[in-house]
Amino acid sequence: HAWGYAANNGPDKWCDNFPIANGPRQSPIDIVPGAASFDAELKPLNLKYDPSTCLDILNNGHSFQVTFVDDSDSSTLTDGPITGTYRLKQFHFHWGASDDKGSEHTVDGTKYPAELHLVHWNTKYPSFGEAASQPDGLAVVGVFLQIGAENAKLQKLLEAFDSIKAKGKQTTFANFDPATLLPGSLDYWTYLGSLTTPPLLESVTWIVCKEPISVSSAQMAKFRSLLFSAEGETECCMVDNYRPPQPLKGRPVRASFK
Ligand SMILES: C[C@@H](NC(=O)c1ccc(Cl)c(S(N)(=O)=O)c1)c1ccccc1O
Ligand SMILES: [Zn+2]
Repeated sequence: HAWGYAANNGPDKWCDNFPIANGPRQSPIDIVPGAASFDAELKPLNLKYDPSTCLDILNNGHSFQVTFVDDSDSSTLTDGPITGTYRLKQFHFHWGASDDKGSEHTVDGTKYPAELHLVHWNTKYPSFGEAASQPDGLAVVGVFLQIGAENAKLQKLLEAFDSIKAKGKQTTFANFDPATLLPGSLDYWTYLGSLTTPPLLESVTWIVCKEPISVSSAQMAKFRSLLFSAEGETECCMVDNYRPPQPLKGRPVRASFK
């Protein structure tokens, strides 16, 4: 049976089919701000997104994902901790069954109700797939969501959920600017890690923003109305689609801020 987040196929079982699950640079991690070292050489993030490259929104059975046209340098990440140009491929979220859990990274052990991942790939490689197998192939910007005021920028996403409720459903999704989901401050922590989902490839430079964005409890309930299951299958709510923190194994975590 395929991997998932249930007791029989969840994170504790992934090592059966993906032995790298116990590798030296796995993600997510618990970020300990007191142990992070400020690095004055880290540059500010340079995110340039073109809403016209937004393609569609889909339920992939693990999360929902907004995919972008990545055949040109229209939507890119440069600077920050990386060298070169990384293209935006997709963004997706991880969330919990209740507001007290859901993020993948934690901060001093604190879980947030959800976490946004903006996935970019290094244009020194010919494609996302190629890049995903290289140690410097991917760069993911992570943003925590915390319960507070309703976030109007999420509404357009939530309105599409009725069309992608079940696994495999996809619908067109145009002119969405992912920059509207970024927090006011782009202060970040950065470390070398992996995909947090199978195949768990150790190819990700993680860039986790210190400042969360807001989401209301009602909006979180809407996330939880999506299904892991396909049409015609027993309905299974899409919740708790997060991997817990993994061993740091001596990796340095740097901060772009004091
Ligand atoms: C669930 C989904 N995973 C990704 O697409 C994914 C890709 C790259 C990254 Cl870097 C991440 S992450 N979470 O580390 O940011 C997640 C997935 C995986 C395998 C097969 C189908 C499928 O839909
Ligand atoms: Zn993710």
